[in-house]
Amino acid sequence: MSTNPVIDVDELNVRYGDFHAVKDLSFQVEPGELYALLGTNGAGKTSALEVIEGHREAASGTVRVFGQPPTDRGAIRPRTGIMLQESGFSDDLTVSESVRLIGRLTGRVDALDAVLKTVDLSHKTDTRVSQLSGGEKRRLDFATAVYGRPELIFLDEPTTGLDIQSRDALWDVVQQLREDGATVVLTTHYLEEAQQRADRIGLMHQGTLRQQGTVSELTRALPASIQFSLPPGTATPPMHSAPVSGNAYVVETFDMQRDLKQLLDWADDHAVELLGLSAAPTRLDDVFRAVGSEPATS
Ligand SMILES: Nc1ncnc2c1ncn2[C@@H]1O[C@H](COP(=O)(O)OP(=O)(O)OP(=O)(O)O)[C@@H](O)[C@H]1O
Repeated sequence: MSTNPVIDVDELNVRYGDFHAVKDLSFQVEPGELYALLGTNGAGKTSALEVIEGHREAASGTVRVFGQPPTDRGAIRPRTGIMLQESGFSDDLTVSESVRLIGRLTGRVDALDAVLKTVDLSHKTDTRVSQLSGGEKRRLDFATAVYGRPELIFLDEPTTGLDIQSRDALWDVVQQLREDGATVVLTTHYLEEAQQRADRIGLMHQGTLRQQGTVSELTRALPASIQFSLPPGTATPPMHSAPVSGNAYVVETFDMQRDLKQLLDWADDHAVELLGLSAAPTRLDDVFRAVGSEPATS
């Protein structure tokens, strides 16, 4: 860990009355990193992010953003773009007025036309927010988060409700900002996006951080799988495999190369056709399911 993380969270606790929503959460986000804070519903991600974004007070713990307390909005806001889960735009403002307003509030400047073009809203510049579709509102939200090319960008479920072209366009913009050194904090329930994009992932469940690491560090503890079906009447292969239904089999493995070779050699030797053969690495979904079924900590 560097001595100058962009975000430094130490023993953060968030409470709503008697309810303890975030429990002793500690993590750091390094410069230029894309850190995905993932978790089950109600895990405490939004609560933690609200403190880090300066929107909520912690019950206890220390949070620093660019070395400053998040409540020091004057120092942090010009350097930070935030795409919230739900936009807080005024329905009466037009698209261009909404982006300009965020620019004024945060002190960031940018070429408005160019930013609207990247999110494909050039043709909606003078349209009121109330007349935008759900996906267009999300794209406007994203435009305000990246306006002024901030050094730190929070993306809270950024692609929810977006079609595939808009998702690809959004990730292209994020990629360009990252190439310029931007740091990104992502929350999403689309695990394949996190698996593909994140440098590191923190997995929260019931208020605590249960696992943290790169995708390969998180998936290492769970087996990958080989799946196939056998023609009726074929003998069972000489390896630990569980029939899932009828003649369909799943082999769970921590050594894909060895087990796949053994299976293919056996099939060759016995002239057996392995129907629908597929070999799949461990997915983040599997880690997520395992964490989501863990019991609560006190
Ligand atoms: N204002 C509030 N008052 C009381 N409880 C709250 C409040 N906001 C959130 N909570 C509770 O705190 C817990 C954490 O909520 P939070 O929104 O931080 O979770 P999350 O990880 O973002 O969930 P999701 O993935 O469902 O958006 C939940 O049990 C939620 O019901």
